[in-house]
Amino acid sequence: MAVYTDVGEAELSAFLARYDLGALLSYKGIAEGVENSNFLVRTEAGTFILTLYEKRVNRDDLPFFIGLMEHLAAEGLSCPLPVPPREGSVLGELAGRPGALFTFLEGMWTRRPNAEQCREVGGALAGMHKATQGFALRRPNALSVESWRPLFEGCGPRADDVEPGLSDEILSELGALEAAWPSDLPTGVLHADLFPDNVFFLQGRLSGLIDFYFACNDILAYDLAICLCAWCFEQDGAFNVTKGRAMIEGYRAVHPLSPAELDALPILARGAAMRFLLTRLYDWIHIPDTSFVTKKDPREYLRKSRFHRQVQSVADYGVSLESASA
Ligand SMILES: Nc1ncnc2c1ncn2[C@@H]1O[C@H](COP(=O)(O)OP(=O)(O)OP(=O)(O)O)[C@@H](O)[C@H]1O
Ligand SMILES: N[C@@H](CCO)C(=O)O
Repeated sequence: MAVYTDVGEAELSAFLARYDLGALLSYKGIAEGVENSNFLVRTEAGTFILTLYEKRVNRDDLPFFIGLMEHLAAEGLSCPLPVPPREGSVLGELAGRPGALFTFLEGMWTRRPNAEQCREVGGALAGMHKATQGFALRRPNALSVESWRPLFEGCGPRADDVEPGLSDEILSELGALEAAWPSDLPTGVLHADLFPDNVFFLQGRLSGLIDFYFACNDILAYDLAICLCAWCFEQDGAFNVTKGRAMIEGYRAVHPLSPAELDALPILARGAAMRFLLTRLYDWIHIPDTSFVTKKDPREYLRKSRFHRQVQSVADYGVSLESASA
């Protein structure tokens, strides 16, 4: 569960006194999530989410994340909106942590997405890419290609405990990715972690996106590659081409993908698989088994990395290059 910081009723009431939201009625910690502490807070004015930023989030990045959510909401995208206090910054301090209050988003995430949901996610991702074209703040991707080797080195010698031969396999793939990583594709603001647990659906339709705390500037099509990894594989590890096609078509219905971007999807997907393999491996090795955080299995992303390595072209994801130039 992710409630790292305890919050007492008196200090929460004092925090809420900065807002025009009436009295505190109830609050409880939210078990889901890994990075930050989240609380469901009910006041006389309604239901809100209180997020306290834990140590893996850099305080200097908070204006980017909060500004991004404000920008997206102003552009009509459904995402949590920071609630402004009567005066001062939306960023406050509670229990020794920076924190902010957000509007509550109705909906639930889906554990077994279908092709139609993949299409909607593709469209929502493209909508975010379009909506952020006028967003002025910048945050370089701290988890892009040049960071993967140091991240792997930070895992130390224990990768082979996860799977024999894993170190050599990662080193070989890192070399290939560093040599082939594209440098001339369109860039913009990425969500960079648009997994199923960060997308809400209500009555079968996508109702909003949450968790913008990996958002950054990078190659736009890399964000789509992350989503292909996170949404289009079945429980048995097989890639579902119908879901891949739906997601890419959903994206292209809202925002164009050039032939060069489509052509690069296989290498970008290999990079996406490597990024999540490495962050999961790092946590697998460094977070003690006694911690209450549920560690995610790095081998899931090793299997996805192997799949993307044997992909011949974007046609293996369900779309053709010809359709891009048509
Ligand atoms: N604005 C919101 N409206 C409704 N529920 C929310 C909202 N923000 C967060 N939640 C709930 O809190 C949970 C954790 O939020 P979030 O994914 O942002 O946390 P995190 O610790 O940053 O997670 P992660 O490990 O995915 O990075 C979500 O799964 C959701 O149930
Ligand atoms: N989505 C990430 C967790 C961090 O948000 C993963 O599944 O590894």
